[in-house]
Amino acid sequence: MPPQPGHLIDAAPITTATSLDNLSLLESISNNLREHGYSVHLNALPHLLSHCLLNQAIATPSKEFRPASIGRRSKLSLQTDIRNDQISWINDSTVAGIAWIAWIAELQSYLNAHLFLGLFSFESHYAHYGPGCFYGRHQDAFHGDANRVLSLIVYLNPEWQAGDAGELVLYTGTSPEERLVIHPQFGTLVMFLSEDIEHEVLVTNKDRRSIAGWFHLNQSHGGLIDPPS
Ligand SMILES: O=C(O)CCC(=O)C(=O)O
Ligand SMILES: [Fe+2]
Repeated sequence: MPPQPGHLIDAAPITTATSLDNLSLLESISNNLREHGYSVHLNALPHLLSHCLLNQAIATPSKEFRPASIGRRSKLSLQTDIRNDQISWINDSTVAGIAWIAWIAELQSYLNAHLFLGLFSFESHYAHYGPGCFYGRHQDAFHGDANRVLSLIVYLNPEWQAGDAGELVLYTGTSPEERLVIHPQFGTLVMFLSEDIEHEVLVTNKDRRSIAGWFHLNQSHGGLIDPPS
């Protein structure tokens, strides 16, 4: 049964970042993560970069998109009752990919210098949720797993309307009422601690494009080199 919209409450700090320069944006993300464990900024990405990524997401042939699975490594499985989006991993083989990875590197080094999270590597994919698609309530990492530390999502949907649905819901507290509803609007950046914040993507009525990514710790040990995807 796909998640239903229900009664949603807008709450908590969301920053409209148009007036922030890049350094102020990094500072604001870092402070939000330290104080709340999550951070949401509208218009966070440089406009040119968002456009470049959207064009690349659209230009990527559909055969390079795969149904998304859940779980990790040998435990990966397709479960379309939990999620039914399509994904394509991002690498440095395109100009958009190179620009994206460079932007992320700056973010990573700022957060490592200010939050001491020990972020070591990053992986990300384009995601496409067609009409009717969703991703049920989940966590991106589990306590003790210590693989994914920080989750990041950027939306690539110009002119998203409220009726288009497809909101991201972050469960920010212990009660179900404590939740933050985020419209997948072009340029919005969402980050949260992967082990701490449960979240879900409500059924979308329209094609919904985004990038989802995760910072990892260095998990190399016993001759096994990190990061495997
Ligand atoms: O697209 C979103 O809003 C969230 C996606 C997500 O939770 C995930 O890919 O793990
Ligand atoms: Fe997630």
